[in-house]
Amino acid sequence: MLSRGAVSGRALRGAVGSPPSRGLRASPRAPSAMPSWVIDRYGPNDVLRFTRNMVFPAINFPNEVIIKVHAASLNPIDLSMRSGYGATALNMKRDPLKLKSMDTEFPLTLGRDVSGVVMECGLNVSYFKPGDEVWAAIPPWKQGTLSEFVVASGNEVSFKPKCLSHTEAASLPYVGLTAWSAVNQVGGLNQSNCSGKRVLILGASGGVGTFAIQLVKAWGAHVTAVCSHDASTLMKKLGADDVIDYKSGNLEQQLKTLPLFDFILDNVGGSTENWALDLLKKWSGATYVTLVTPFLINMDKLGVADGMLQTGVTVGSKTVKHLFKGVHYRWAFFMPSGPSLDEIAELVDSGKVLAVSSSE
Ligand SMILES: NC(=O)C1=CN([C@@H]2O[C@H](COP(=O)(O)OP(=O)(O)OC[C@H]3O[C@@H](n4cnc5c(N)ncnc54)[C@H](OP(=O)(O)O)[C@@H]3O)[C@@H](O)[C@H]2O)C=CC1
Repeated sequence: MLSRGAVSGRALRGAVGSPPSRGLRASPRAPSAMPSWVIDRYGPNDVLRFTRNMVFPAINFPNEVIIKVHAASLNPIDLSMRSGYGATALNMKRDPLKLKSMDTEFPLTLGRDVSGVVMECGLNVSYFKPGDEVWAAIPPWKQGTLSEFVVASGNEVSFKPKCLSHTEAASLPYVGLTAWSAVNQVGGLNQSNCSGKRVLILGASGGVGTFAIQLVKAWGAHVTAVCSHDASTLMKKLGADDVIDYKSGNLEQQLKTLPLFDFILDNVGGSTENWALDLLKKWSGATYVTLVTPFLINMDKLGVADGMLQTGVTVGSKTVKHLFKGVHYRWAFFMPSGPSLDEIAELVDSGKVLAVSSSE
């Protein structure tokens, strides 16, 4: 197997900006249409439509692969996108090079997670070959995975963990990469600096939270998980040291009885950030990271330029305000990344991260 660092692997997989003509490869086996769940307008569940005639995805860039979808999954973002969340920003990114004469994003396929098998590779892809079992989280500005086939950049794809079925594997990439982005890339925690750190996870029983607990436990942290009572057994099973029921009284007061934290991951948002930063150790590099941000909502409401300006002002002023109080305040976002999925696959195959089923 080629290493990701090899020129034929990682370097060529980075060629997102290359002209499309370099990567086109006709597939002798590709059908012209495929089954998909699509939406033709934003709205409630009944906008979902099943079709057998969705256009088969094409390789437009030399570093892209076509994946035959064996399993896909849904996240809260799919429900939000179905209702129009992020349409302004995501549509702008959907066709930045104006490759297609698209008047509209519809029919739009939702679904970010995929576990499946590589069917076709662009000319510059040598890290994967047809037949490889892979998993990925496709960014929201691309057509999604509720289809028989999906196209992804090689940089977004990784070999599926061997110990998981396709169905289990499809539950992890989007939440895993979101947690990875928040904890590691934005929050700065990693295997070498996390041991003994006190980590608080708000909204710990959801997709992102259940992954984040396992990730920081694998790196040696002490984890306090906040969730409702019925999830407490699961939290303990995943490694949480303390479990706090947010429905059993004033959460802020309950958490104030505990020692201060080095890191807080907020999956809940709202008024939580008005008091949660007071739970951090001061002047010690302690960090609060929230995943609940108004970034896309600002653009939907105000347009791209004013939305970005508003976002910059909001995050900038909050960051500075909290810096003066001795703590770091950050926003985090899902980031598609094959290399990060490689690291997650290792954690899964070594038994340190489990796929959580709905029956648990
Ligand atoms: N910025 C980004 O790029 C991304 C942001 N997100 C955001 O992160 C958040 C988490 O995502 P995800 O894990 O997939 O969502 P889920 O819906 O799977 O999980 C949310 C969890 O939060 C719990 N919860 C709700 N209210 C509270 C509360 N007051 N205190 C503690 N826990 C609470 C719920 O538990 P219960 O049902 O027991 O109340 C639920 O298990 C969402 O808001 C999502 O929009 C997610 C992905 C990417």
